[in-house]
Amino acid sequence: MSVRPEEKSSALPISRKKVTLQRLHALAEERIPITVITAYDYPTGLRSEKNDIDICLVGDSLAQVALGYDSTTRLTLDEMIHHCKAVSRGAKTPFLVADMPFGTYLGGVDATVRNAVRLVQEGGVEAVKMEGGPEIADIIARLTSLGIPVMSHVGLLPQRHTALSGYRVQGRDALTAYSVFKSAKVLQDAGAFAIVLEAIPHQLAGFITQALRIPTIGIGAGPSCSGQVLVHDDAVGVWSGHKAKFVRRFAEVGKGAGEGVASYAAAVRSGQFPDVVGESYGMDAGQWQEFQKLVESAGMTPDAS
Ligand SMILES: Nc1nc(=O)c2c([nH]1)NC[C@@H]1CN(c3ccc(C(=O)N[C@@H](CCC(=O)O)C(=O)O)cc3)CN21
Ligand SMILES: CC(C)C(=O)C(=O)O
Repeated sequence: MSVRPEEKSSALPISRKKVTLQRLHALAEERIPITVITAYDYPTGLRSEKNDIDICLVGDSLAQVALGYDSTTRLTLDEMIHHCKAVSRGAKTPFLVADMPFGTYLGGVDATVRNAVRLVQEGGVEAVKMEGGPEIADIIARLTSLGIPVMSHVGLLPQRHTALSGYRVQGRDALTAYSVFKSAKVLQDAGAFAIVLEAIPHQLAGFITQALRIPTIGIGAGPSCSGQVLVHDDAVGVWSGHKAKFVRRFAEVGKGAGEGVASYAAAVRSGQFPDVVGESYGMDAGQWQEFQKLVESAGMTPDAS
């Protein structure tokens, strides 16, 4: 008889396997939707770790959602790295991707490589994401060849909201639809490991998904993509700014959190918090007497005035 203790594997939580590029491609192949959510801090990274997220994205939406800027174009590389560090301490199993902030991949191939290396080396991310089409294909090819995987992003490009006159659905007519499709092809051929399709007609997203070998990750691109991404604060109902059509709130955390803060303030103001028994620390009666004697003998009794 074996003297080894019986394995109690069923009693242990099933630890998820590290999500790799190979795993992502296998999911797409098997038509198992890839789950992607953004994270800007440690608790959110941990939440994606614990709740079955395949890809955790430190999106530059953090500019608006976590830092209060009016546009993602305000975010600097140093700020992005600071947040990547926090997320990477929590999200170990999901594949970790960071947006390259506006301007950090526009200064030529060498400067882009240096910036991407900082995100990997200092930020602790595994891959980078970049908004744009054929005009950045050479940069994607270079990073990919150097071992930094790139996720591309076409359709609505928030970093170009000024040039595009706002946040608008893209590819709604035949010609622009064709141009989005062509971009996606070129980016795949440049070596992108996946592609975000943002705010394009669902028919076009389905067509692109069928036509490509790499997974498509949709946001406002319908159900036919290989996966879906949402901004974390949109998904859990924290973001109180504009709600795009593609956002579904899967929780109302912001409402609950607001009510909590209001109740706390009211309880402090009314003297109802904290409770002396359950929420304060006591002192042995003898020690308290000793303390009072010490104060008296030192002549340090409180002013009566
Ligand atoms: N909270 C949040 N969620 C996001 O998805 C997000 C950000 N912030 N910040 C960065 C970008 C900006 N994004 C946006 C912002 C606005 C729309 C928007 O208003 N879309 C219109 C489309 C109107 C049309 O063309 O017909 C909409 O009503 O959905 C879409 C994406 C996506 N990203
Ligand atoms: C919503 C995703 C795709 C994004 O780019 C971001 O969070 O910035």
